[in-house]
Amino acid sequence: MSLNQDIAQSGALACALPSQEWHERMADALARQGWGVFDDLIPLELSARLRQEAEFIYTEGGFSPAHIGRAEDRQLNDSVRRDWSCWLDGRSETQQQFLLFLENVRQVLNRTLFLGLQEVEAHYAVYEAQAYYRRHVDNFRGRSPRKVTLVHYLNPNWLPDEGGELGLYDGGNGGLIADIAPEMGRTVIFLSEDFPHEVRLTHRPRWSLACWLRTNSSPF
Ligand SMILES: O=C(O)CCC(=O)C(=O)O
Ligand SMILES: [Fe+2]
Repeated sequence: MSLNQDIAQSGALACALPSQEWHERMADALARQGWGVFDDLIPLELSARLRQEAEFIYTEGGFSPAHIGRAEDRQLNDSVRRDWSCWLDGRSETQQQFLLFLENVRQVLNRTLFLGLQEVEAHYAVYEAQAYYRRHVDNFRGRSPRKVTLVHYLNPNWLPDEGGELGLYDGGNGGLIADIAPEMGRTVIFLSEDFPHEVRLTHRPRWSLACWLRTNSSPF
């Protein structure tokens, strides 16, 4: 991504980015089991600024109801998902730092796992109380170039009775693999096509960043 290359060259980053060691632990988890959860991959200060920015943009009306499906057959469907989102475009230094983090992850995964990832995309998401996202796979009817999903959570002191967990399932036998609470600073990563997942009903507003590392867009 040329945007990230520009940022890297400008040296304008105030916040330390995760070390090479962390990137490799992530690649290792993906190679061994296809998914992983990391609690201190991203500096808390950056997570706090992301949360602050997300709330600000939301208050200003910058979020839209999330869509399902490909561009040509998008539908808003309350019975499947109820979250609001806003794509990152690098408009602030906070976003630039996060996009640079994703770019580093992209490069490490290409080097270590040869995934051929060419692009990153990320959006803020908020699930208001009583929202959820039913079980799904992150591809659009098998035509998606999304290969790796990364979710970063922005909710301090999440309590067990507040719901909102990410339920991760085995794509083969359908069994539950993990229930992951959306705790501040936590990062989940998994191979997009291999793990059906859902966001369980949340009882408290649930803030996050949902991101995908993709191969090139395919016309087929
Ligand atoms: O927020 C999460 O835990 C997962 C979100 C998700 O599955 C998606 O946006 O596709
Ligand atoms: Fe998803």
